[in-house]
Amino acid sequence: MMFSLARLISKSAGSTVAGEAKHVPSKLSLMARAMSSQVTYEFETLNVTSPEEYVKHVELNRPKKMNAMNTAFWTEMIDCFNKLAVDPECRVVILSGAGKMFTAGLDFSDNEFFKTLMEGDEVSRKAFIFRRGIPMMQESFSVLERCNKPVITAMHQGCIGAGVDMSAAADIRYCTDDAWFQIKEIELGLAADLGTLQRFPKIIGNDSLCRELVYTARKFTAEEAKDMGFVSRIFPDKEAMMAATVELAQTIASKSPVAIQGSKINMVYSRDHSVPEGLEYMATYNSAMLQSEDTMKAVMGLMTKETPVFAKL
Ligand SMILES: CCC/C=C/C=C/C(=O)SCCNC(=O)CCNC(=O)[C@H](O)C(C)(C)COP(=O)(O)OP(=O)(O)OC[C@H]1O[C@@H](n2cnc3c(N)ncnc32)[C@H](O)[C@@H]1OP(=O)(O)O
Repeated sequence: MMFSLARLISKSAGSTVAGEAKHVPSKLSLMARAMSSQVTYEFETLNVTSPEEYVKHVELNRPKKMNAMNTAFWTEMIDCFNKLAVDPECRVVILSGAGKMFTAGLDFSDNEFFKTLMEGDEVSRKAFIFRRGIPMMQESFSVLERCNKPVITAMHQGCIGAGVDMSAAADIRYCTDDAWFQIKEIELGLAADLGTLQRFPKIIGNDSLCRELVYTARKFTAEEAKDMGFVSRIFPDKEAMMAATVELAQTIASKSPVAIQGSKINMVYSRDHSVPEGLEYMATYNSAMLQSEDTMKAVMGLMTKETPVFAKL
């Protein structure tokens, strides 16, 4: 078993280098192709398209409800990002919202959701229900982080409550000039529990400001979001933002997927570990990945000034 697996992997090593005339697809790439043709993205609350090669666009798709997050949404996010994570046709993901705004956060009108949360009348039994339900909802955003492909959120107008939790789990955040953000959970009488309190302070690197925004639930503007480092670019309107986001995604998709995914894996790991632990993890990781055919192709590309073509991953 070990032997045949090793053979399969070693056979997969021979593929295209820039300018190479012939490319014999390996068993592994044929398997990947077969897998990708099976990936379908059909959801009630999400619309998934491919604006460019290797770029997937996930659009929150409940515009009439301001993309509020209902029961279907929580499970579809997990399903969608778990598929994107292994889809060889996907190297980078754009996440945006259809209609008037990015998202109004938790769906207040989702009776199914609230009924599930309120089931039972005995406190410890109810607590067990919450204890199972909250990690599931957290997972709906943690999948953005666990999906090794970079996720770029492109936000316009309101990004409220769970919208901040969600975008904080992404790699890169862009927004429009009219965007506004609100860590609103305090106003609902609860502590934000889907990642904002864990990820947001590390992103903005300003503990005092973070606590101010959490404790007051005051709205903050696009400009403030950029000043604090929550978003990296602001655009005059959604059209300009989406054009720039697709361009950024294309640039990322043109790079070695081994290098891009390896960088994300190691940045996520290092955020949650000490520098020596991060370096240790990196050394182990690259002891395998430095042997990637992508490294050779990338270096050859630099030397020959030809654009390298990387195999699917
Ligand atoms: C264990 C739980 C963990 C999860 C915690 C999550 C917490 C959070 O997400 S806190 C944030 C919750 N969200 C809100 O407080 C936003 C509430 N909505 C608004 O403030 C306004 O609607 C908004 C500013 C988003 C838009 O205002 P606008 O005047 O432009 O439009 P509206 O007429 O108010 O809304 C249009 C339709 O959208 C529906 N809608 C808006 N937000 C929600 C929502 N959160 N849930 C469900 N539906 C929402 C609104 O009802 C209108 O629908 P319709 O009446 O059918 O036209």
